[in-house]
Amino acid sequence: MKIAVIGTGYVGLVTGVCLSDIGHTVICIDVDQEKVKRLQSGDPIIYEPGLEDLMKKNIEKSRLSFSGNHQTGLAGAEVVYIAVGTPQNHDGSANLNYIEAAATDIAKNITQDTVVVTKSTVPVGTNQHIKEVITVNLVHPVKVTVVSNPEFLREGSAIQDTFSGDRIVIGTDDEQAAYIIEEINQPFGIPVYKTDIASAEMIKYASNAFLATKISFINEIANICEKTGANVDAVAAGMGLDNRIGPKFLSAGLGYGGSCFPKDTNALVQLAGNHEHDFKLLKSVIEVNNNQPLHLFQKAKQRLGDFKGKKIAVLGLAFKPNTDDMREAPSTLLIQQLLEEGANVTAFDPIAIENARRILGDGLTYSESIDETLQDAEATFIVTDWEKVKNIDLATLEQRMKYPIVFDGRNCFALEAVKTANIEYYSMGRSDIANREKLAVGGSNK
Ligand SMILES: NC(=O)C1=CN([C@@H]2O[C@H](COP(=O)(O)OP(=O)(O)OC[C@H]3O[C@@H](n4cnc5c(N)ncnc54)[C@H](O)[C@@H]3O)[C@@H](O)[C@H]2O)C=CC1
Ligand SMILES: O=C(O)[C@H]1O[C@H](OP(=O)(O)OP(=O)(O)OC[C@H]2O[C@@H](n3ccc(=O)[nH]c3=O)[C@H](O)[C@@H]2O)[C@H](O)[C@@H](O)[C@@H]1O
Repeated sequence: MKIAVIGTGYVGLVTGVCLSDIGHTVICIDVDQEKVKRLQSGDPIIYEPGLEDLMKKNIEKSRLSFSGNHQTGLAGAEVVYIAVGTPQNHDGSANLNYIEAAATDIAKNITQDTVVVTKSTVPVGTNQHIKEVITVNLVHPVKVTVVSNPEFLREGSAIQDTFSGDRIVIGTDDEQAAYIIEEINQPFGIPVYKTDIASAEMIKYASNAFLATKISFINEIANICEKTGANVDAVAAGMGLDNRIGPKFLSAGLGYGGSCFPKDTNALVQLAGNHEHDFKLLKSVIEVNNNQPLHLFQKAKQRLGDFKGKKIAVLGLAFKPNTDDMREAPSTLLIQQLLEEGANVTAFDPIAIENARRILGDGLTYSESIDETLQDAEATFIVTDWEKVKNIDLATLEQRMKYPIVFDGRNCFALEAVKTANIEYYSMGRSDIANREKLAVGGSNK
């Protein structure tokens, strides 16, 4: 099948690469000409495990190409995927400007009957709107069918998720179009769920909102555990044994970040509001999430008194491990707060520094070395649970830091291990481990 993909971000690029790998001829189009040049040279730009090799393999086999021109890119395409961004407007609603532009680009350049597949996350009703925009702007008298095919991949495991996802949702009112999209995806061997367009659009938002709810729920339980002496990790493990609940998405921590949960939860609240429904539950989920990084910050402030002039180490910048994506990363809020209170921040991340610098600027020191970051620090915040961070030898914290106080926002270490180490340790939803009898109380700390 000859396929064009509009937008080469995380979703468009991964979709294009994987569809080419299962044998389709794919051309990925982007308006960013610089990006297109780099993609043509085999540089995936984003960090995603396995992506670069798969991309190069399919470019070499002439199944995958890139274009900065819609006319060239859309010529002869039987199926066109839309994978452009749907960022957040000021009021929280989804910004559909890129979607409308892509729809117009399609209308002006297709010369044969086309199935248009929306991968981007869009509010209910958008596919209908896409169809209208295309119909109004069509240059050639061809038939266009729209299909909602929401994407469920996660950053950091996008390739794996595409090849072995739980389901492929196909929303359309056209049986033939549904059949074409099912056939395209057939080599993945993933169960297909067919439904109407509006329900497919809602499945995406409802899924992200539900996962976000699980995270905020366990974070609230963690906050109560801290007050009552229970251990949230034990609580989550015990809850997860119930098949109806399941063990996933019950890791307490600094809350969810990333390019999707924050914007999609806000968009769903807005969508509900547009239909006179006050989505109180989801509003609370968002509120709990916004407070979570500050909860750890307050704990640290209470312990240290103030941050003025203190070297504070931050381990992890990306919103989660295995990605360089800094969008809505909890590290941002925490670091901004630390800087505001006069801390000298040094932050470690193995791959997100370039993106972090664009958001956080040069008011802090960036490092790709954990040892360097910890050196002489008066407190350490663990923000992203990179394997490298989880594998830190606890003795290093004592050896490198001026005074080894750790505020672990991702519960990276077992309390039993911490008890045997000479560190003072505060985590999420678990008992504090002061170990002070083992430690000489540090000069600048209370
Ligand atoms: N990032 C993720 O993990 C996931 C994202 N999604 C959804 O997929 C959509 C895309 O997300 P990302 O890939 O993260 O976006 P992104 O922002 O990384 O990439 C979008 C790309 O589209 C290009 N673009 C914009 N307008 C264009 C046009 N008219 N023609 C050609 N190219 C155009 C931009 O230059 C950019 O390269 C969003 O709706 C998002 O909510 C869904 C599941 C996972
Ligand atoms: O729509 C999207 O963009 C995607 O959003 C999420 O994927 P992603 O944001 O890449 O990452 P997740 O692994 O879901 O993690 C999101 C955030 O939640 C946090 N999280 C996750 C799980 C958990 O138990 N606790 C927790 O705090 C992570 O640290 C991270 O900040 C969904 O998992 C994907 O299915 C969806 O396609």
